[in-house]
Amino acid sequence: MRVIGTVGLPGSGKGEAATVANEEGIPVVVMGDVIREECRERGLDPAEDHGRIAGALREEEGEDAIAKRTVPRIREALAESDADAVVVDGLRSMVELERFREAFGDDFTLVSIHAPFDVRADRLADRGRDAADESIEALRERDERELDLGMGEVLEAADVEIDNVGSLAAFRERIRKVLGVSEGAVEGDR
Ligand SMILES: Nc1ncnc2c1ncn2[C@@H]1O[C@H](COP(=O)(O)OP(=O)(O)OP(=O)(O)O)[C@@H](O)[C@H]1O
Repeated sequence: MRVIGTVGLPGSGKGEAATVANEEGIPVVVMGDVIREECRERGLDPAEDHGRIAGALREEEGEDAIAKRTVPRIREALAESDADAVVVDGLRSMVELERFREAFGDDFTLVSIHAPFDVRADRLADRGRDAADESIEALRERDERELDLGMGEVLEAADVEIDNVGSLAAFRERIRKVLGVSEGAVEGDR
């Protein structure tokens, strides 16, 4: 059994890594879904209240609130799936990393995804999912918010580092290797 956490600044390629996992039949647990569910339970709109509820959960239940609520979701995903692995998208702070290391021990692998600011800005502009994707200023603010939450330290604590500066095909192949589903997967490449 393997639990593979991904961490990366906005536009680095986490969503793309999750897509590769899904294509390979590996379930993906998105930490943000915990917050979206909590919004719905409180009768709030996830699109509007996501940030506020994430903060409220941490205040009410501790800095590791979201990780704690994610752990059972990971176990469920593993139990329901034929795959022997699960990807967890959305780590942001060291306390969250500690919670996962505590829950899964050596079965937990942290993968950090890196790309320079300008590369991420260009890719997000191409993605164009929402207005924030088009704005350099919005990306700067998102970066700052993530780093304020402690993401810098988490990026440095990774077991595997991926530089996503080449082609999409090369990145996707690198992800398949980390997931252990690449035809050319090398034992110990983690
Ligand atoms: N190597 C690459 N070459 C070209 N495009 C890429 C590459 N890697 C990722 N992309 C594209 O860049 C965009 C941003 O990547 P992705 O959505 O995976 O980022 P993310 O880390 O999930 O960001 P966010 O946290 O904002 O959701 C996507 O449209 C993705 O397809």
